[in-house]
Amino acid sequence: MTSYEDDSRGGPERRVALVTGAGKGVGRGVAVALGAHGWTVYVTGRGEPGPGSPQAETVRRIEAAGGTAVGLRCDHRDDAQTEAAVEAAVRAHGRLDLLVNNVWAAPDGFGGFDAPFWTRPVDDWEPLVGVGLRAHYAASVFAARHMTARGSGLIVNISSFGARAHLHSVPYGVSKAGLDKMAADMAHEFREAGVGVSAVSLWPGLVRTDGLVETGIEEVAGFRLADAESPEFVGTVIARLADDKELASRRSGHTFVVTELAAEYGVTEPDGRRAVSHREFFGGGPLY
Ligand SMILES: NC(=O)c1ccc[n+]([C@@H]2O[C@H](COP(=O)([O-])OP(=O)(O)OC[C@H]3O[C@@H](n4cnc5c(N)ncnc54)[C@H](O)[C@@H]3O)[C@@H](O)[C@H]2O)c1
Repeated sequence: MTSYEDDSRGGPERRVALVTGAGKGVGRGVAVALGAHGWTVYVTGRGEPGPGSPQAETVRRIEAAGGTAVGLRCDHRDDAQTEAAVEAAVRAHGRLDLLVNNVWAAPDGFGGFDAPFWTRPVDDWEPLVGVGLRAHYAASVFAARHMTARGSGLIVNISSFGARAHLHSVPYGVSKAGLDKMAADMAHEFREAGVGVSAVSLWPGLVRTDGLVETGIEEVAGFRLADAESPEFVGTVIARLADDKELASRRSGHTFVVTELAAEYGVTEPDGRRAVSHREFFGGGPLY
C-alpha cells in the first residue's frame, strides 16, 4: 500500500486513472478492469487506505490482475480532499488520463430511501446529489485543469437508467440526469475550446456487486442477478472507450448503455456471456 507521497511505480508509459469511491462495488470492478488493461489506477475511499481497508482490498485485486494501484483517503464531500486526490496522481506521474466519477452515497443504507419523496427527509438530497453529482463536478473541474493543459483526457460519469426512468427516488434520478447533462455540456466546452478532452456518461444495468451478491437475492424487479453485469465488465468497456479512435469525434458528450457499447466493442463478460441490456429486457418503451 502506498500513500499520497511516494508512488511512481508503473513508469511514465502507463496511463493514469483516478476512480472515485472504489473501495467496493462498481468502482472497485472498474478499477480492477483498468488495472488488468495496463493502467495505473488511483482509488479513493473515505477512510485511511491502510491494511485491511476497502482501498487496500481493491489495490490487492488490481495487483493480482497485473495492474498498478494506489489507495487514497478522500472524503468527496470535501472539495479540498478531492483536489488533493487529483494532485496526488498528477504529482507522481505528471498526467491524469482518465477520471471515473463513481463515488456514491445513500442517505441511510441502500434501499432505505426508496419511498415517495414527500415522506422522506429533505436531507436525502445531501448524499444523493451532494456526493452523487456535486462531488463529480468538483473532481471534473480539478481533473480538467490538468487534462486541458496536457491536451488529452477522458472523464466518465457512472450514471444509470435512473436518469430517465424512475429508479429508487427523486434525488437519485435528479443526480443521474445531472450527470448525463454534465457530460454533454463539458464535452461541448472541451470541443469549443479545442482542448482534446472528452466526457461521456454511462448507464450500467444491474451490477452484480459483492454487496448485492451477499444479500442472497436472486432478482431485482424481475431482472435476474445471474444476468447482471459484473463490475469488471463496466471497467472493460471504459478501457475500450478510452482507446476508441472515435472517442472525441463521435462519443464525447453522449450517454451510453454499457451493454450496448460493449456489443459494439465485442466485449463480453469474463465467462464469455453476453450481458443483457435493461433496454432489451424491459422491452424499450418511452423510459428506456
Ligand atoms: N450497483 C448497481 O447495480 C448499479 C447500477 C447502475 C449504476 N450504478 C451506479 O454505480 C455507482 C456506484 O454504485 P455502487 O452500487 O458500487 O455503490 P456502493 O455503495 O457499493 O459504492 C460506493 C462507494 O463510494 C464510497 N463513498 C461513499 N461516500 C463517500 C465519500 N464521501 N467519499 C469517498 N467515498 C465515498 C463508499 O464507501 C463505497 O465504497 C453509483 O453511481 C450507482 O448509481 C450502480
